[in-house]
Amino acid sequence: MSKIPHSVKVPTQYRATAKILKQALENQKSIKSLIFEERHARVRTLHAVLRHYSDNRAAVENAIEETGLLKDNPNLDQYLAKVLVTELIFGRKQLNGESKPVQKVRSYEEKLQQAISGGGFEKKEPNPRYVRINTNLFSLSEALEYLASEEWRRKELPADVSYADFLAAIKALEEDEFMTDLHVEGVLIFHHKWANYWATHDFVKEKKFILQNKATCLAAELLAPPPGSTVLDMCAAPGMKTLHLCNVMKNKGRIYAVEQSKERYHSLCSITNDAGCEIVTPILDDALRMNDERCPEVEYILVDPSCSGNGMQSRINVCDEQKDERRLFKLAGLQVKILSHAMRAFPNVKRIAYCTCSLWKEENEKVVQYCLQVNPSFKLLSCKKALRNKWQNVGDTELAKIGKNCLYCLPDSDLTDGIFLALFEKRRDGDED
Ligand SMILES: C[S@@+](CC[C@H](N)C(=O)[O-])C[C@H]1O[C@@H](n2cnc3c(N)ncnc32)[C@H](O)[C@@H]1O
Repeated sequence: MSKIPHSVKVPTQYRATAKILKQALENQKSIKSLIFEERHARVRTLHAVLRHYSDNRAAVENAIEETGLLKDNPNLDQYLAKVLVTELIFGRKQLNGESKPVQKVRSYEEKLQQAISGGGFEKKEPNPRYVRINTNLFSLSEALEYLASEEWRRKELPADVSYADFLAAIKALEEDEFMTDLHVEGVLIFHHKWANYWATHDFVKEKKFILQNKATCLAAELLAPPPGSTVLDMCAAPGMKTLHLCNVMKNKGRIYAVEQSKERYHSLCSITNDAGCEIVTPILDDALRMNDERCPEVEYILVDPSCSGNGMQSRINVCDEQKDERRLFKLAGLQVKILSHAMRAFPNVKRIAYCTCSLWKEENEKVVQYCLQVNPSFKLLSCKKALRNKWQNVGDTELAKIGKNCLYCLPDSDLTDGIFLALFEKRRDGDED
């Protein structure tokens, strides 16, 4: 009896990725939880393809449409096609195996490339890898010495470099080079190719180096509590900014770090402990229950509340994010409560930094505007001035006196995560704006 050859199967990796994409698009499920639930495929490669798709979605969709790949091949599953085109053009630039869908997409490679360059699409390069030195355990000079011994080349810029030239230098970083940041001491900048290298580096495991996006470091940088001062971090877990505050204060003074979620409180305790913080008092409670009795003599406050988080670059978006007005309204209500509480409950407070990883005005400028209206004893300081004017993106300037003083970090222009920041100062008697 002659055997009928079985058709060659599509590799599990591609099938699993296409399944996740389908579920995310059709059922509006989160990519993060779908990846977490995946049992059969290698998560890292699956994640990489979905990230490439998220970064280059318009180009992939356009190329599939322009070349007629799906129209001419009605049996080709549309989600598998998206995955294969992404991998072939923006990912590893090759496809595994000889299954029919793989062969088909391969045969369109030239047309797909033409459609992408003809449409003016360019591959979106990921933002650089930021690595912060934890000065509790490792000094800047020790870190620079270590990098030199590993043959990393330091790219140095003139002291008076403009912000535009600084960003251009980051974009032009060679793979064996690194730079130090223009705004935040102890932040090192590497080519994005090294993201995984640093994620698994021993010094990161030992907490000498902290993987922290530069944007999130601006909160402690702008609040700038001096060594020896007393600080309240109202929404502290997992503790990245608590640790940075501790570094800014040279591990001298006191930081009350409050977190209401039990699970996240444990992460806060272990991160600050492993990272050598000697001045942090973690508190498991609601920040709204803190006052001058529980946290005496507080002078500086960081308010980094829960938010929609749409500025985070680690998020993979496979469709346009819909604005969820009800959720934003709820979040803004909680943000106003916490920020207003910070302004009212601590008689010795001098400065407050407010930040979110949201790019929605409702959680940002609007919260700031409302809190200033009901707490007139505070005024805004200009974040841009605090960064020696070496910054570009501010808030909505239509909100007079508010927008221009707030600061945005935007992924495409600042090469960081998307973050909003505002800095308040308690007025002294007779203080004008
Ligand atoms: C954006 S995260 C903070 C990130 C943190 N600052 C860091 O840099 O690692 C917000 C945190 O605030 C906590 N949180 C929200 N509302 C709170 C409240 N009323 N009291 C205490 N913690 C709160 C959340 O559980 C969450 O862990």
